[in-house]
Amino acid sequence: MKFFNAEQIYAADKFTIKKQQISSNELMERAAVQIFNWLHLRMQGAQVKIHLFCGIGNNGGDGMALARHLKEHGYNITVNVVNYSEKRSKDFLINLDRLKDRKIWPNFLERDCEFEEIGRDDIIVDAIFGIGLNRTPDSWVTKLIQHLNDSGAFILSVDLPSGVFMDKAIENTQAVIKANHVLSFQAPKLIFFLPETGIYSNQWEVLDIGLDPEHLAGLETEFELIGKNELLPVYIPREKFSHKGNYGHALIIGGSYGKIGAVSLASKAAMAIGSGLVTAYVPKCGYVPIQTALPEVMVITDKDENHIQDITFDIAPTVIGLGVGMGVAQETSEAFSSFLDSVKSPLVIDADGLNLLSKKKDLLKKLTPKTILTPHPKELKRLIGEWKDDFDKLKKAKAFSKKYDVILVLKGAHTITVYENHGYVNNTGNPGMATAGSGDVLTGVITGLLAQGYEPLDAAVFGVYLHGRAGDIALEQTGYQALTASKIIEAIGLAFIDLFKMPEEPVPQEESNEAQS
Ligand SMILES: NC(=O)C1=CN([C@@H]2O[C@H](COP(=O)(O)OP(=O)(O)OC[C@H]3O[C@@H](n4cnc5c(N)ncnc54)[C@H](O)[C@@H]3O)[C@@H](O)[C@H]2O)[C@@H](O)CC1
Ligand SMILES: [K+]
Repeated sequence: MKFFNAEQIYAADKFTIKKQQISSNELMERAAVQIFNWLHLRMQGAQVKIHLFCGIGNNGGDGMALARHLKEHGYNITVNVVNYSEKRSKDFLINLDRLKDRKIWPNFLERDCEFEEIGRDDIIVDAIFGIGLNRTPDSWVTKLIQHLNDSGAFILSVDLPSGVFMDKAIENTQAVIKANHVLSFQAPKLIFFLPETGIYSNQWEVLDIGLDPEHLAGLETEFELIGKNELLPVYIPREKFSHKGNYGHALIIGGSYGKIGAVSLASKAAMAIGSGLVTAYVPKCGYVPIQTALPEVMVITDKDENHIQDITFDIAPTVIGLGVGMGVAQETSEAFSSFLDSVKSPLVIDADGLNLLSKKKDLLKKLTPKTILTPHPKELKRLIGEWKDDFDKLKKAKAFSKKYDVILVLKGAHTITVYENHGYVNNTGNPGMATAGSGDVLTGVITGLLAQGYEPLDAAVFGVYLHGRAGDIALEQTGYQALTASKIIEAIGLAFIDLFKMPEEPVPQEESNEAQS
């Protein structure tokens, strides 16, 4: 699913209006009816107090139209116009008149006015700013936003939480609505997935307002949200007459005294994801543990007992995953550097492999084209330097990817895989996966997919998805705290099976057209 920017949404809006021969106000009405249906289905006429706060643009217009439908269905509402500018939009004014026609008189809020009392059990509809926000709200609007946030009431935001920009960082965190739920028109927004802005949208949902699907499908976007629809075409099915040689040979290089488990986890994950053969390359101290723990995995040992000093082997792996538990000893660094001089196979580099690259940036030029790097935020900082905010981070990551021709997997709550100018946002996984070894499993998963012939970018994006999905499936048995890396590996098979499950039938929504009747 694509993430559109504000200009693309406005243009899609215009295109739809022309093609469907409707007025912009009819489109607004659709949006408002969708929100009304959402609320009505859940509230069933309950007399909970609903406070609507509407700006003077089209986001506010949505709120005014919603107010009319709520009133017509007997809800207990108050309507507040947040009068932050004289430039009222045409459709806002139409809906203001329609409210007045029905004898509903909004309160006009201005600088220095008193704000109404809001109870903890009330509901707030936030329609102050939408995608049109282009500067930080004035101090009195900031005060109002604080008042709403402090009320403890449930906040439903229209399109996005007021105060969040579509394409840049928040300047004053006091001037942002903390939404309990966001109803986003047509498509989710990238800001829901970035840590600094995502915290303002506790939950979000998309409402289809019927923007022209063909037009939307033809739009180029920098970022997209990854789900089954994007991945099913990428999936490589198993052929009936295939053998293990068809599914590649993954070599996992890493480990040091006390950190052999990292290689065990990555190797086991590479096996579980379907690699035909897996070999682990470890210092001698890793031989017995891996041979004992993983009968399916072959082991090659370094000349040194405790850490890697010389990465040479006489096998021809299809792909190499390097760095987990490896340490950053001087000898290891030198071995890594000479290994990179001759390596030709696709590479996945994680953990200490990344730290070694950060220490000696020249090594980046030696990487195989489209090497996959899987940094967590600290490793990323060492690689690309400090960033000002999430948007700056993505910009820097893109530039880095282009400069070195690498795929960057930016690990986090919503991992984003960046290649050149594009970002692929993951939507699987859970906080239980913030646990030792879960990154090692991801390295094994991506390496194992590459071994089977997936293109590097597909392997990274698909690997991140399956890893997260396996974590979600494992969570059902373990809960957050007891979710361990090994449990993620055990659930990889179910994550694959889940890929082919049909979506559940939607619950029939008889009310869906009621407001229009
Ligand atoms: N295609 C769509 O997605 C549709 C969008 N609609 C709604 O329209 C919204 C966008 O409406 P608008 O473009 O009118 O913008 P907004 O309603 O977000 O903002 C209103 C206007 O306020 C001004 N402004 C921006 N920042 C300000 C600040 N800090 N202080 C004072 N004034 C400021 C701007 O001129 C802006 O146009 C969407 O978020 C959505 O809610 C719906 O009506 C239906 C169709
Ligand atoms: K809003």
